[in-house]
Order: sequence, then structure tokens, then C-alpha cells
Amino acid sequence: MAALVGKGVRDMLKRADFMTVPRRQRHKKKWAATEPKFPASRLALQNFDMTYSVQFGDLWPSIRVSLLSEQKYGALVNNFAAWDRVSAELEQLSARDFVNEAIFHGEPEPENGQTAAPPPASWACSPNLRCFTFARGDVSRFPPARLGSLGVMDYYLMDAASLLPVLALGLQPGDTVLDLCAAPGGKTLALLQTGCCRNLAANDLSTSRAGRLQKVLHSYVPQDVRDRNRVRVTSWDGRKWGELEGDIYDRVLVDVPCTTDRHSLHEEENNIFQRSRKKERQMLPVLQVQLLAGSGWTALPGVGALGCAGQRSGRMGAPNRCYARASEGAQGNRVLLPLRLAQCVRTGEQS
Ligand SMILES: C[S@@+](CC[C@H](N)C(=O)[O-])C[C@H]1O[C@@H](n2cnc3c(N)ncnc32)[C@H](O)[C@@H]1O
Repeated sequence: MAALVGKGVRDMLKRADFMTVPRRQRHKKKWAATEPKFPASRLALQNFDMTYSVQFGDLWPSIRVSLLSEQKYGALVNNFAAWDRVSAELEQLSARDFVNEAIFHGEPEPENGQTAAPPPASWACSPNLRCFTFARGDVSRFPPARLGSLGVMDYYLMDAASLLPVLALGLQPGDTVLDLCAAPGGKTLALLQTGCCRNLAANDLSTSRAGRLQKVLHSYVPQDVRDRNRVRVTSWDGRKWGELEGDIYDRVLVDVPCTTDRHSLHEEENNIFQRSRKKERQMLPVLQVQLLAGSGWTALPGVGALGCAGQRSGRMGAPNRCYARASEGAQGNRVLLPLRLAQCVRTGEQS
């Protein structure tokens, strides 16, 4: 019928149709058209259901529950405080040091009768990290950290899974370390706790976030240790780090910006799944790869993970992953570790 009616008539009909609509309804219609279809947090969940159900398979429902539940913290013991007293106090709360348990008392019990995969022969964990968590199903909270007798805070509350990249980096005494995307500083602090850093460069593009990182360092690390470890905080664009300093570090942690999944599921404010941030979200994998490249990462034949990060770009948004690069031994072998949420599940904690 549209083909039979001339343009002038169609315009007239449109105008007539418009004029028959009462004023209030007209206004309502316009408002409804500009309103987002659903909240960013719902869009986030939809995205995660599509992406992660494929990536994590049977594990996804339990990860989903944990992401939707209240965050459960781990208490990273500050070795620059009276760590033995702090550990004892945390034990009194019935919390357990999951790092110590995993390293010295073997792998956690495999679930559903599955056999736990043996750790790779080359696996070397960063030493001296102590992080307490409450047992599965125990939703107790840690009291806020306090200033200890040595003038620094007792422990740092963080997502226990955030410790995994630091453990996986396998720091050795005397290492020079770069933390390329460091703020607000949980992992930087953990790197210092190992006691292995001869030099630590902590960088973050955002000056305000780098300021938060400085505050964390001041609250947790004594001045002489900061001086001794030559901790340097910068606010450069990590994509250009290679041009500025070249490849001079033994260990590099690149904790790339990501879809901050828990935040995206719980908060509308500053949510990367807002429609206005679609482009930014789609570009995240590109930024992640640029940061990896900027850190001096060179893709080796057979290392597919770097490509993966790029391929997963637009459709679903960026995968939430931390990448750690470590040079190993004289051959300079590099490992790229896509640390997935599944690993948090293996620690027996909610991520
Ligand atoms: C996942 S957060 C890092 C969290 C931090 N590692 C921690 O454990 O507390 C990613 C960080 O990357 C920073 N960032 C984004 N683009 C960057 C760039 N081009 N160069 C350096 N840092 C960047 C963001 O400001 C953000 O603080």
C-alpha cells in the first residue's frame, strides 16, 4: 500500500496521525524512546551469560552466583607490620591462610570427584604471601584494618583472587619488577610483600588513581623499605612504556583495564556497560593488547592467548582477565597467563 500512496499523502497522513495523539501521550512516547532499554547491570549479566557460559562451561553457574553475591574479601597480611601477631589474630577469627594451605598442604580438595590437575613442572610461586579468607559458606567479614604498633596498617582487604597473578609471577629474590597498570595498588602491595623486589616501578595512567596508590604505599610500607626497594610511582601511558624504558625488567605485571565484572553487575554508576560507553567497551581488547605490547611483550609462535584477547573484542566486550608476563631464566622464555575466574573457584572462595 505504501508504494501506491505518494510521498505528499504519506507526509499528510503522518502529520494527521501525530495530531490525533493527545499532548501528554506524545510527550510520554518521546521519553520512552530515549529511555535505555534496560539497565547497564542487566546488559552486563546478559553479556556474561553469553560469553562465560561458553568459556567456563559447567563452572559458570557457580561463578555466576558468586559474582552476584556480596563480595567476600581476603586479608593480605602486611609483612611490614607484626605479621605473626596479625596472622594469629586472623586465625582466632577462624580465617585460614589459603596461600599457605595451597602451597604447603597440597591442592584444595577437587570438587565433584574430579582429579585436580598437577601444577606444571615450571610452576614457581612468589614467596612470603599470606592471605586469610573465611571458609566456603562462611560469610563473616573482617574488621577494618588497623594501624599496628610498627606504624603501618595490619592487613589489606582485597579480592583474594587478585593475589593469583602475583603468585603466578613467580618472583625471585633480587628481581626488578614493573607493575604497568598498578592503581589502586593491591597487587603492587602484594609484590612488595614477597620481599623479592630490588626495584619496583608502579605505573598507572590515571593520576588520581596513582594518588590512591601512593596513599596505600604510605599506609602499608615503611619509608625506608620504599627507599630500599626503590619504589617509583609514575603516571605514564603504559602503551608507550617500551619506548620510554625498553625491556629492562625481570618480571612485568600487566593488570589490564577490564569489564570489572562485579562492579558491572551491581552498580549503574561508572558502569562500562552503559550505552554511552559501548565504544570504550568494544575497544578494551585493543587497549589490552596495546598495553601488553607496550610492556615489551613479544608474541612467541604457539602462544595463542594474545590473539584470543584480540579476537574476543567487539561482540561480547572484553574478557575480564589479568595477564602476567614473566621472563624466565637466561633463555628469556615468557609466559602469558590468562588467569580465569575458574581459578578463584579452585581456591574455594567467592571471587
Ligand atoms: C584493573 S585496574 C588495575 C588494578 C591494580 N593492578 C590493583 O591491583 O589494584 C586497571 C588500571 O589500568 C589503568 N590504565 C588504563 N589505561 C592505561 C594505560 N594506557 N596505561 C597505564 N595504565 C592504564 C587504569 O587507570 C586502572 O587503574
